[in-house]
Amino acid sequence: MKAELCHKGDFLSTSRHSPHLFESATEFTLQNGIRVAITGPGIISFTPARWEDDTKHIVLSCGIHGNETAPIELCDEWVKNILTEQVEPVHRVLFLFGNLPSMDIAKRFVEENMNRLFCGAHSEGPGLVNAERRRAKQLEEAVSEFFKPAGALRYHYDLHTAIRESKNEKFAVYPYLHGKAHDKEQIAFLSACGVKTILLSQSPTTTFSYYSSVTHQAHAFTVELGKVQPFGHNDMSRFAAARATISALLTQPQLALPCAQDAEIFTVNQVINKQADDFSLHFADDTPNFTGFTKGTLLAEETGARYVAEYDGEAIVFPNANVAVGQRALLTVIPTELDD
Ligand SMILES: O=C(O)CCC(=O)N[C@@H](CCC(=O)O)C(=O)O
Ligand SMILES: [Zn+2]
Repeated sequence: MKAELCHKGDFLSTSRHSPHLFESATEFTLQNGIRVAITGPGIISFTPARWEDDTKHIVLSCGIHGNETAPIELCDEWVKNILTEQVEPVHRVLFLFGNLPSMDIAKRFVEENMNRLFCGAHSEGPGLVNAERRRAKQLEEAVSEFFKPAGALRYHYDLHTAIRESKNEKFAVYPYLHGKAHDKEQIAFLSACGVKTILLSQSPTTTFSYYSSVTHQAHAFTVELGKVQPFGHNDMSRFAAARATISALLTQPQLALPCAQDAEIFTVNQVINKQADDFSLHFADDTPNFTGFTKGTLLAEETGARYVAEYDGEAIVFPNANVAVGQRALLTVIPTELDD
């Protein structure tokens, strides 16, 4: 298995098609001294031979939604290049390919949206009743294990693509920090990745990035790199900046980044959760993310509630009337500035 993996680097493909091969943990060392640990299908970490206090501990997750293929293709390429020793990370890095069964059916999820199942939500209510709940728990444990020996330099970029077009094609959700200051270096890093729009979340959630942020004090983000496309249909030139900057993050001891003067910052104004089956959106299905509305415009309604724009220019993000009752159906955002 080791020889085959190091020859072709087919970790993702093996995880998807022969997951049983990775059911028990495997560790081995590459010829360049990098230690490889596989603790389950789609869960692989790389540790340089020697690491110091200034070594970064980086989690790159993708495919938490199985049809968001561009980040999966990017991570597949990094893992292949590291296994075949074409790329040598100088920091510790954990790659997580989240929802392997939903990749096979080209759907966001099989039974339940995995990105609402973190922070222990997987075990609440009915408990660990489906594969997505069990996987969310396994991914949390993988992150906890990975960050255990880590110093302060913890990072988690949870890579996604959005369902619809977006006026601001690439953007990141900065999880709620409970009063801690937002990190300008991280904004600069994201900007260098081509992600120049940042949404500051104002409340706890049960997303993967919030989990790493609140539980492990990691610099953590949900990063939206573009629009959902089937495997093989992504225009990879649109990801060139993200690919180059994340590659540099993995392989350079320190990144020299210009201050992000060009980042556009929004704060979340409304988190609208669907409460009734008749929840409906009051704008066209093809309305792009970040479309703004004038104050007073009816954005959505359902039995017992009407949701209107509270500010001129209040913009919609992630509208989705087809979510389960109780889940987020719409975010609205308004421009803001970063705290000093
Ligand atoms: O385009 C959409 O509607 C969803 C894209 C997506 O999966 N976004 C993440 C955002 C998570 C966060 O708020 O941090 C999600 O909905 O899980
Ligand atoms: Zn997603």
